[in-house]
Amino acid sequence: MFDAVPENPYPDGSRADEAPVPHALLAPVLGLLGTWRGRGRGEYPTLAEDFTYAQEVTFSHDGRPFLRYEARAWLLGADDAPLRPSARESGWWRLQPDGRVEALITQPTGIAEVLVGRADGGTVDLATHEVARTPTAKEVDATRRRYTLADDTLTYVHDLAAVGQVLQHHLRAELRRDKE
Ligand code: HEM
Repeated sequence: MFDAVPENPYPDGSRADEAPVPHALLAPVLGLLGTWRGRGRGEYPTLAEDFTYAQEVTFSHDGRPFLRYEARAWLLGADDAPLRPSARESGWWRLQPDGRVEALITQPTGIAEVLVGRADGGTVDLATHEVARTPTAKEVDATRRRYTLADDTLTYVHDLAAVGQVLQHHLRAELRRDKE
């Protein structure tokens, strides 16, 4: 007989002032907790045109010293109307006692990134440590992601080294925290 288990007693939290109590090592990234939405622009030398996108990003935690990270983007047309789903990724940001961050991020395009960097004073700067690719994934060699939190706006720039190109600008976006 199947012995049913009640609902998970350890749900994620996405607010610093609610349960679960955030782990002390999350201090440099507490401002990121929650769901963020906004618009960005992207480009790459191999692409015929620049593009505009909207994105929703969520950071949450379960009381341990790592963030759960999830991001979904969709392309926008000239009139701001949604065109199609675009990049999505999810992963874990592991906070270390000295402010170092180790991140693991996977994408449905067959890319798994391990990044290392630092979090302090409202900024997080992550750069590729290793990239693993499924056999059919595009050739992605490295990324660098810099997040800045100021005046309730989360801004990030994302550089990409892929398909034979050196590390250079791919994305920039500004996100605002979801009000509820
Ligand atoms: C907000 C997140 C992102 C958005 C909106 C975005 C958008 C795009 C778009 C619109 C293209 C053109 C091809 C297409 O129409 O799908 C593209 C190409 C590409 N993107 Fe991104 N991207 C994002 C994040 C990423 C990330 C995280 C990576 C790698 C880790 C990445 C790597 C690439 C690569 C390798 C190409 C193909 C370039 C080529 O083959 O010429 N992108 N991206």
